[in-house]
Amino acid sequence: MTDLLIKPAKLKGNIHITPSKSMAHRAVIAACLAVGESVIDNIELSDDIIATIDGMTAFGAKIQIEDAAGRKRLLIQGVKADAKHSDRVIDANESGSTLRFLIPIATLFAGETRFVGRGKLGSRPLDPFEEIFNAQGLKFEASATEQLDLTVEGPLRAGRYEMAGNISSQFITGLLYTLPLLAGESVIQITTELESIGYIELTLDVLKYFGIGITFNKAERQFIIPGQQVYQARNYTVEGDYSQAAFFLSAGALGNDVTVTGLQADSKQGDRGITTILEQLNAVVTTTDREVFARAASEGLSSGELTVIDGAQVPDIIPISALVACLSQGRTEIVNLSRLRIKESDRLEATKKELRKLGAKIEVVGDTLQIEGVPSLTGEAIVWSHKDHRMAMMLAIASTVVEQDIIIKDAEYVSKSYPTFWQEFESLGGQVSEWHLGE
Ligand SMILES: O=C(O)C1=C[C@@H](OP(=O)(O)O)[C@@H](O)[C@H](O)C1
Ligand SMILES: C=C(OP(=O)(O)O)C(=O)O
Repeated sequence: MTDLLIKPAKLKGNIHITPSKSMAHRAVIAACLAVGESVIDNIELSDDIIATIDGMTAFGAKIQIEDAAGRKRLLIQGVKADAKHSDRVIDANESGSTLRFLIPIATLFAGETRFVGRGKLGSRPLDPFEEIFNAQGLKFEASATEQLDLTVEGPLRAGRYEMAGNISSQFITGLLYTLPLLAGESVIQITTELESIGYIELTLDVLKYFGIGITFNKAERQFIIPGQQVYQARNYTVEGDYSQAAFFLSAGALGNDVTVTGLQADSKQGDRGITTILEQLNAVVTTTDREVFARAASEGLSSGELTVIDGAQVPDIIPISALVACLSQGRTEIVNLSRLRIKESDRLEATKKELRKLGAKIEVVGDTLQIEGVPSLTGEAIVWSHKDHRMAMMLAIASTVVEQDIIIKDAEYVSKSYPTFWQEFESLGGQVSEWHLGE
């Protein structure tokens, strides 16, 4: 385990943001399902993306990693879903996206697929899939152990699927990748509010790029999926990650002189919503076609009498948004946060717990964070990532506004999505050194 001592220091400089994990997952999977060669350019080999690469390789895709002009790209020979019988084991590590995208895809390939994983992945929900597999009499055998150990076997049938849209959008994405390859037409009817909808739209966008057409009736919350479709091999460049940029844009709003490059101004990523959230807290966000940066308005960050922030569509940027709200004068309520409890940690409790250690006035009330802004943060020295990459990165940014040294326990968990985060943080002036808490 790696614990890091961080001395108070302001960040200054430009950061070329890491490629989008969500878009990389989608492009790699689509390319692997397309017979022929695709090139996926601008890839970050995070733990989660490696899990997806390994998973698709287990189905028979050939993936070569290349260094090209300081970036990584993948040369992919896709594979036709075939009846050639072979069992396989896929280590999803801690990646919920990998697991939930690949479970339905596994049913396209004859034989059993055993998924294993670690950390909280074994306790994150899979019920929507279990119900579908059971209803179709298909194998869906999960071990009773805490660690993920699940064996599935197809084939899924084309037809009507009903699914909740407020547990995880990833279940829907997994079906959207799989059903177009079946013989007949399918319909997915969402039976609740549809949350994390930006990720669904990302899925539809990437599928369309790779030749798969799906009709999404947003008002009816229904997807119409023609069968017998064929993925087309394509070259694709992954754009910069707004979920990761959120940490550095928020740092800018908190008084750090940081500018982010590599983001698409017209990105379809849902976490571009960080710019709206920061503006709600009285920051000024500047977006050009080359860079994005945020600064507090001259009168300082403020949520006024009360600012309400809706987290239903942007769960990943809530921990960092909560940090900014804790330093914004006035009251902030961040609502619709139930899904934060089923990520790599219970992010609702973890965010409250760690920010309160640093002197923030923050409460969890139901599925809401209630925050009273304070002028500055100071408090306990030891904070914990809860072994969650987004908590570790939020606490790193918190260190730039805390008036004392802090130690972040289990700081290495950033590798799940951003293995170069600490090098980037230091390159911007972060004062980081290893610390041994001895636990
Ligand atoms: O589809 C995706 O790429 C993701 C969907 C989101 O999950 P939920 O849909 O479960 O909110 C998000 O938390 C996750 O980091 C990535
Ligand atoms: C929850 C996340 O990813 P996943 O669901 O893919 O594990 C995340 O990146 O914050």
